Amino acid sequence: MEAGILVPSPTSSSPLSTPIPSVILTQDELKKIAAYKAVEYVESGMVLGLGTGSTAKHAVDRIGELLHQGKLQNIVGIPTSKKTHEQALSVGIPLSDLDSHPVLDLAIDGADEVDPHLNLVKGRGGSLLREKMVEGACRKFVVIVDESKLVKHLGGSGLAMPVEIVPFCWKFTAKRLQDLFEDAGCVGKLRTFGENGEPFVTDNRNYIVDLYFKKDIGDLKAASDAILQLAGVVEHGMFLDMATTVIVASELGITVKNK
Ligand SMILES: O=C(CO)[C@H](O)[C@H](O)COP(=O)(O)O
Repeated sequence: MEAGILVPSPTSSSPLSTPIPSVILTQDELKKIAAYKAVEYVESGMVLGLGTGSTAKHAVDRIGELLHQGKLQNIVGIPTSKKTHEQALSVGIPLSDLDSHPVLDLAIDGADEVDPHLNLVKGRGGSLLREKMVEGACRKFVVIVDESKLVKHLGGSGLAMPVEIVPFCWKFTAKRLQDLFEDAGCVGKLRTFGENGEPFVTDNRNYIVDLYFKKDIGDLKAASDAILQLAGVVEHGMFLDMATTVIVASELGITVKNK
């Protein structure tokens, strides 16, 4: 992996070009800075994977803006969720799907965790399956994060590692997932929403079990394989060896990490 490159803030009028300010930037402003930087990788004629979440939303808005201004042309977007589908249509991005475009030029998406090898945790927004399908079909996958997403080890932040499972006997599958990582003190919780604790249902009509670890889960590839071997599991949120570039926005500027 190449060492990170610190890109000083330029001086024109885009959000990227705002000189390092003396005020503290909000997390959302940092997300926007990373997103705008990623959109610089977009060229006319590209087939683009459009990510999901509050960071990716800025990229989708920016692509729509550039299309509207005529600075980008002939873009085809492949959304990674129903939500992004709606947003992309609302900003005028022509859309298609993986059946029609099985190879994409570039995808831009956020992440929940990024480790030093550019492995990711994704899916706290619930779109991990479509994200993994679309981003796995891209020649280049640019991940956009604010610095709070950087971790030493995936699953070590104390936050959720999402696993999408079929609803059928979900407690059984959740227990088997938890047992798989007993040594790491794993607790699996069904993702719910609302006051009544209704199960969160993904775009693919599945459930999500969020795994929480007390200890390091060790070898990530082994963990991935073990999860995927369980009947009832559809996909997990570890994106191993998929990102080609990670753009990190911090108070100091933008760091671009390349595989
Ligand atoms: O994986 C995702 C959705 O499934 C998101 O990319 C991830 O949760 C990051 O979200 P945000 O940009 O809102 O912090």
